[in-house]
Amino acid sequence: MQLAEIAKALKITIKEDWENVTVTSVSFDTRTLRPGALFIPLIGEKDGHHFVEQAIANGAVATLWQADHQKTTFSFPMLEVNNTLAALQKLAKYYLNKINPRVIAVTGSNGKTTTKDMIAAILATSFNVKKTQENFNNQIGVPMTILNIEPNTEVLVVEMGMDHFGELDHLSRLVSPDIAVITMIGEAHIEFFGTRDKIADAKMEITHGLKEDGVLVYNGDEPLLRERTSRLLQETRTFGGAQDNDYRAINVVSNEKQTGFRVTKWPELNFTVPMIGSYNVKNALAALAVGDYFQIPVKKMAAALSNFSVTANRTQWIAGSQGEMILSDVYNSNPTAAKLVLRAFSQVPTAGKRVVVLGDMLELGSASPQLHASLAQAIDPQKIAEVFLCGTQVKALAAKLVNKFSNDQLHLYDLNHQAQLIADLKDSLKAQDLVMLKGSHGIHLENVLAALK
Ligand SMILES: CC(=O)N[C@H]1[C@@H](OP(=O)(O)OP(=O)(O)OC[C@H]2O[C@@H](n3ccc(=O)[nH]c3=O)[C@H](O)[C@@H]2O)O[C@H](CO)[C@@H](O)[C@@H]1O[C@H](C)C(=O)N[C@@H](C)C(=O)N[C@H](CCC(=O)N[C@@H](CCC[C@@H](N)C(=O)O)C(=O)O)C(=O)O
Ligand SMILES: Nc1ncnc2c1ncn2[C@@H]1O[C@H](COP(=O)(O)OP(=O)(O)OP(=O)(O)O)[C@@H](O)[C@H]1O
Ligand SMILES: C[C@@H](N)C(=O)N[C@H](C)C(=O)O
Repeated sequence: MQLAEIAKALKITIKEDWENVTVTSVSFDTRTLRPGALFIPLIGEKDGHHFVEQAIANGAVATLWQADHQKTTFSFPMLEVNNTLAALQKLAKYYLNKINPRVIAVTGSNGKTTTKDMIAAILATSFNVKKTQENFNNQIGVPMTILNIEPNTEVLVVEMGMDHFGELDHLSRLVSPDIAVITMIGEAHIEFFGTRDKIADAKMEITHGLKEDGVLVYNGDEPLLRERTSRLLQETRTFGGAQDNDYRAINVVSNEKQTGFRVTKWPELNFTVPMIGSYNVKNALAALAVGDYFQIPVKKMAAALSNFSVTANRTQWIAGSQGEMILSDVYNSNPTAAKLVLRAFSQVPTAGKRVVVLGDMLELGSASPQLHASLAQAIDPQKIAEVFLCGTQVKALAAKLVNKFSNDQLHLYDLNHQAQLIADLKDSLKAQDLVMLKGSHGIHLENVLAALK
């Protein structure tokens, strides 16, 4: 795209001799910037404006500049805007309207990334599909996802995260989805909401930009969603285990490698997903509902689900260096997700022992001690041989486990003793053992995973 077009999109004027400068990508970070980029200095803990010269040195051909920052005389194109983040989002909106793909927006307390990957796998059987990469799901990540799609993209599957009211409203109006998906309502980020009711209110914001002829696909087993969708103007389709769902799973069977199920809409067909956990069946049902809306043949959908690959560190089996198998679920954590994956992990057959490593679950507010303690109900000493806890909030869980596990089975480490946790964990693990890792992003259990691989 040329700067003349970018200026038009941003409704600003630029010098005539900049107009034909061609931009081949957009970047907010000099550490990942590619030559030919438009640099967008964002303001976080540091101010991105301090990195403009570095951006140009790394090959950027132009930069935005926020008007409230002191002017600097640079000899390269600088496009002045009122707010660089707002400009990033405005540019993304312009580009999305220009490419004009069908848009599926996915949110929910848990399952966003997995469901996004499943939907993309199903739709890729028939369309040129682009999807959110990694976890780029917020006010910065969504516009960056949009600006990275190719001109021939037919369908965009975009993940939307939030932890405050108003964020999904903004993102939904930015992308104007054809289909909105709400996977479930848990307790993620409840610190900023207080109740699951309010989390459900915030999640429903994803319908604020939904096209009039659009569809909301949601978890019909969640009463908080059912009661909020009755007033929706758009069509709805439900998925879940209860009988009144449009897409209902039955005969769910999970083993250590995959989960099988049937769907009442297609009783003759067996479906599988290459992941453990009954919750992934619900993610698959949401994806099937979207594929069915696009009239993808059901056998094509089943094949796509059976060998799709999920973004790393979501219920992912990885071989350990001592012959153990690691179930990595380290990207993030919250109570509903942690209990579900603990229960799934406890059912996985093994000739060795099962070990769990649990990090703090952050952003749970005043309910944090009770929510951490509640994980004890999913940790059965008959199934789990050893427990390693990392953080401060997990102390409430440790207090519940002390009368179920002996001192050499239950270990507690604070955040700056992860090295000791790794050493003790390595001492304990033997070939054929299974070890599960789960904790909030901020606990960085990926460091433990890296040490075990
Ligand atoms: C603000 C920012 O861009 N931060 C990114 C930056 O982190 P860093 O700590 O370096 O930023 P600073 O604020 O210190 O620097 C300011 C800017 O200067 C740039 N810069 C800095 C140093 C340098 O050498 N060169 C530079 O150009 C810098 O890039 C800043 O722009 O860099 C990190 C590494 O690249 C980025 O990870 C960081 O990006 C932030 C975290 C971000 O939001 N990135 C999005 C693309 C994104 O989607 N990240 C997701 C995580 C999203 C998330 O947390 N989702 C939540 C739900 C949504 C919450 C909602 N409240 C919201 O955040 O909107 C979830 O629960 O899933 C990801 O990568 O996982
Ligand atoms: N439908 C679901 N219900 C409950 N828990 C789920 C569900 N799907 C996934 N999980 C759990 O949540 C973890 C994260 O899955 P995923 O990354 O798909 O969710 P997410 O919503 O993108 O998470 P985050 O917001 O933390 O990025 C999984 O590894 C699993 O433990
Ligand atoms: C970034 C924020 N929304 C988030 O995901 N926080 C989790 C709990 C974390 O960073 O650990």
